[in-house]
Amino acid sequence: MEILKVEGVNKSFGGLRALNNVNFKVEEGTVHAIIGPNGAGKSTFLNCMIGRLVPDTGTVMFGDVSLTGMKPHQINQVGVSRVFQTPEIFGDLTLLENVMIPTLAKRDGEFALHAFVRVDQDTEVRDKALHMLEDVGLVEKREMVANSLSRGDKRRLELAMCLSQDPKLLLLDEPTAGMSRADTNNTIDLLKRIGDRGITKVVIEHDMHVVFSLAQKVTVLAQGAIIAEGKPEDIKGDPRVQEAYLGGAHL
Ligand SMILES: Nc1ncnc2c1ncn2[C@@H]1O[C@H](COP(=O)(O)OP(=O)(O)OP(=O)(O)O)[C@@H](O)[C@H]1O
Repeated sequence: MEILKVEGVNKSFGGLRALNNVNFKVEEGTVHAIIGPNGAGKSTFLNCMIGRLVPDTGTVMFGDVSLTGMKPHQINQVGVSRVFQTPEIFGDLTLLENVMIPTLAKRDGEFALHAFVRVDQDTEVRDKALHMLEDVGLVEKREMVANSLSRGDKRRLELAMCLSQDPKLLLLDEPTAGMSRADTNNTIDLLKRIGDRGITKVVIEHDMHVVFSLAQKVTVLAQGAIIAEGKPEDIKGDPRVQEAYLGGAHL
């Protein structure tokens, strides 16, 4: 069953057509990667799915819900979370506080956040936040201030914040960018574990090791259009993809 269905999406910036009639479907429970050369339109496409940009034409459906024209926080509330290239965390707060904020927002709605000063007493929220930190391997660091974390740990923290909202669909923009190989492999394992819980994932990724380790399906964007789509092993050998991606070099 499809969890996400994008039809006929176009997006231009002045005279530049960044997305050209994009049609895209994601099957529930799968990991679907989007790859393509620099400037292909990947971030523009992601931003159209999360409400940061509004497509000029076309529709984005999440199950029966139309995301087209919805604000980012509304999209988040219907079950779509995203992890950015630059983690969006509260740098001056502890890791535990960082995860308690979205946990509380998920349980009580955004307007409950003014009561955050009393949330320390809320064992349900605290326990869930601790559980999420444990999931991403950061529970030992729960009292540290988020700004003091390494880049890889900041991204794991953001992932814990997303997971605390029980998303059905997780959109990840280059989840391993800037990480060491060891950190990348840890992140791959972590994302596989999340997959076991049935959370569907769309991953924009440059690192082919990550794509081929995680994805069941790959969509290739070039110059704003989809030029190929299929299983990783088919995409790997597709001459159109090799030509567009890395200028003919082998994937
Ligand atoms: N806000 C904007 N205003 C004008 N042009 C933009 C804007 N955002 C993106 N573009 C242009 O749209 C095209 C697609 O950019 P986009 O960032 O979506 O590509 P990308 O595939 O994510 O690239 P990268 O892999 O380098 O991040 C590029 O030519 C880019 O310069």
